[in-house]
This record gives sequence, structure tokens and C-alpha cells, in this order.
Amino acid sequence: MGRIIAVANQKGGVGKTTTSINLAACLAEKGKKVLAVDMDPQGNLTSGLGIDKNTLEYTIYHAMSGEINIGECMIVHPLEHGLDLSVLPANRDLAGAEVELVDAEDPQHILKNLLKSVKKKYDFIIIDCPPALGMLTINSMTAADTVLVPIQCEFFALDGLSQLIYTINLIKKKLNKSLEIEGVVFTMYDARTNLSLEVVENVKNNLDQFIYKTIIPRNVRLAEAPSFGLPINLYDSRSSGAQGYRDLADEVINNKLYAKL
Ligand SMILES: Nc1ncnc2c1ncn2[C@@H]1O[C@H](COP(=O)(O)OP(=O)(O)OP(=O)(O)O)[C@@H](O)[C@H]1O
Ligand SMILES: [Mg+2]
Repeated sequence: MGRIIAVANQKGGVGKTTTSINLAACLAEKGKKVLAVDMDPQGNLTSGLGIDKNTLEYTIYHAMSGEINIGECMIVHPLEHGLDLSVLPANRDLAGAEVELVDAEDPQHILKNLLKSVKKKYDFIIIDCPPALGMLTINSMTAADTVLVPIQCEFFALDGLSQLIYTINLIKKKLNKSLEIEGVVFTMYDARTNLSLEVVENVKNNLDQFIYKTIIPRNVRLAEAPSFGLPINLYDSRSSGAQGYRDLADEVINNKLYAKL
């Protein structure tokens, strides 16, 4: 049975998309069947996996608005490197859903209902959320088993985190009783600065959540890879970024939360 992980943090630029793409690709590299879902109208996950987001006839938006079945917008194995990784793509059309969904029946459950029919085909479904706590993120968390929270190693790391955890708990109470916080992962760690280390220590001392041992380093290869439409393990397999996301994939596979699912 697939495990659905929403990668969420309403803070912008903390590494949600980088984590979604590369965790998905490293899980697939380890032989898992993976579906990556782009729930951000910016479409960065879509283009980062080599898909031209502007020429797509159908995206997840069309599936969410009921025009098509989910299979009609799914892009199967776009990477052609033997990775069992498929994508539900998005582009700016999805911004409309934020407004239009309000009038739909049971608007918070639309993604959950769409994924129901495909969940059993995958080991992992990774959802890249937008930097907001609106309808698209609520749909993602309602569909998910767990939420993975990337935290950037910078001074304001803890800002907004209590609001995020409050929202997750609210969704757990009202919409998705079995939702759990998968854990927190530090991103963009710079070993040359004391600040990164201080941030990690500070968050560890102030946050009552599971924190992944793996810390994703700041690595320029991670920033370059999306412009080639490749995840890090295919762009530069020996980089520190690739090693980081492989380690994270191992930890995610072994996360004891999943013993319950
Ligand atoms: N570990 C890293 N090392 C170097 N650059 C990184 C790393 N992680 C992310 N970046 C870069 O930082 C920027 C923000 O990352 P990313 O797009 O993953 O964040 P995000 O949380 O998805 O942003 P948004 O909130 O806009 O969706 C991108 O340019 C990305 O390439
Ligand atoms: Mg993003």
C-alpha cells in the first residue's frame, strides 16, 4: 500500500521542491515505485523532472476540476533512466483551483479522492506543496499519511513553524484523523558557517518533533540540476547533494511511523 508524504512548509524557498524531486528519485533508485505530485502552480517539480510545463494539454488541475481522469494527465517515467517514477504535473492553471475549488462539493478531499484509485500501485507518493497554507496545501495534507517539513538552516528557521504545526493538527482533527508529522529535515546546511550549526541546535532544542539524522548540505549541484531537468542522482551521482538525498531516502524507508500503516 502506498505511503503518501506531503512535503510542506508555508515558508518560501526552504527546499520543498528540491526535497520532493530528489527524495522521489532516490526512493525510485532504491527500487521503489514512486509517484511525484506537483501541487504548486509554480510547476517547479514538473520542470525539475524534465517536463515542459507550458506545453502540457492536461495537468493535475484538470483532474481536480473533474474534466479528466487522473491517468490522462499522468506522465509515466519521464526520466527514461529505468527509474519507476511517474509525475502528476502542474503549471499556473492550478492557481485557479485555489478559488474554484471553494464551490466544489467536499473541496478539501478532492486530491484524496483522486489518489485513492492509484495509491495501491505505488510504494511512495510524494506531494510537493506550495508556499502557503491555502486550499492546495489543505488538499495535500488531507490526502497524505504524513507531512515532511523541510527547514532551511538560516536565522528565521523556526519562524512560522508553530503555525504550520497548528495547521497540521487542525487538519488531523477535522479532515484526516490518521495524519502524522513524518519529521523535519534540515536543508542547505553550510558546514563552513557557525550559523547552520546554531540553527540545527536551536531547532533541536525547541521542537518536539522527529528530526531526521540526515542533514542536506548546501550543494551547488542541487541548485543546477533542475535546469537540466534531472534529479541530483542522475545529474551528479557522486555529489554531496546526491549522497544526502540517498541517506534521507534510506531513513524515510525505515521510518518507524510506517510500521503502523
Ligand atoms: N541543498 C541545497 N543546496 C543548494 N541550493 C539549494 C538546496 N536546496 C534548495 N536549493 C535552491 O534553493 C532555492 C529554493 O529551493 P526550492 O525551490 O526547493 O524551495 P521551495 O521551498 O520549494 O520554494 P517555494 O516555496 O518557492 O516552492 C532553489 O533555487 C534551489 O535550487
Ligand atoms: Mg517549491
